[in-house]
Amino acid sequence: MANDSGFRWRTVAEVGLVSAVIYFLLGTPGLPSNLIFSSSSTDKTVSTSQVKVESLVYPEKNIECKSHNYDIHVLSTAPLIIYIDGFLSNDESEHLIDMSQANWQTSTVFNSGVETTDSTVRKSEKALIPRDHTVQCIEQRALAIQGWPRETFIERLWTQRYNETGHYAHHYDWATASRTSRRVSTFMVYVHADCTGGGTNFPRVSMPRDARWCEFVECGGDGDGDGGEEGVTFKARKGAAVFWRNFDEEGRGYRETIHAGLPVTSGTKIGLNIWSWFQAGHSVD
Ligand SMILES: O=C(O)CCC(=O)C(=O)O
Ligand SMILES: [Fe+2]
Repeated sequence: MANDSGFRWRTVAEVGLVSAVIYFLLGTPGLPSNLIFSSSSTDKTVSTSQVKVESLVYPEKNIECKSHNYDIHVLSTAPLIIYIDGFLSNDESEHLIDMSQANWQTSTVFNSGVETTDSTVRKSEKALIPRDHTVQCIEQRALAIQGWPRETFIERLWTQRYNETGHYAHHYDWATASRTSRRVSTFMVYVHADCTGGGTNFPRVSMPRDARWCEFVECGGDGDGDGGEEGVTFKARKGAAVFWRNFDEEGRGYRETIHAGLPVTSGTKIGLNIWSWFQAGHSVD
């Protein structure tokens, strides 16, 4: 009897130990497992790998940037979603377009960790932006708006060009996330918007009630976007940005942040991605 009971207790202890190891490996409790190891997103995010860490940047210390005004409109507080009108000046937008010209390459998606092109998911070209003074001031602005969060860094900036029929199907901006590293926020900036279509759609976010929002979001007759799409569609408006947080304070991904770049029906749209990455314990200098 005593032996039987000792054996049971050992088993319980072993199960407990194994569970503790699994708990540790999986990271934050409550974080859906597909947010931890999944590669379901179509965006390039490589866990906590060295490649990722090396791609993080921080504007030069004591950088002097011209003061710049923009208008903030909060659409939602949980998740935090903000429309920032005038995030970029005209000169900054033109500069980003000039710098992109020589660098356009076909945009890729990640499928089970493999980089590939798939125009049914993402049809556009992207360009890596060199980090000159203007660009570092834009990075600085993106950090300042967020309140210079600790252990949080900007990823290298990319522009993205959509010609007619260009689009980006619904997706999240993260592929992996853990307690110690994740893509905490996104700025989707409209650098050039000489187009029809091309808004950014959030099907799980409710339309704001106030008609003044119709300057920034598509207002269809049925109150749910542009008449065809679910949820909210932000207008592509030159210089403006949509900012949102991808995770709550506990590191749980917000399901409301699923979004798409709707097809451009005429003309060209150029966007700028500014992603912020939380990397616990990391410092740039
Ligand atoms: O172009 C857009 O409106 C959205 C782009 C986007 O979601 C992305 O590049 O991750
Ligand atoms: Fe996105």
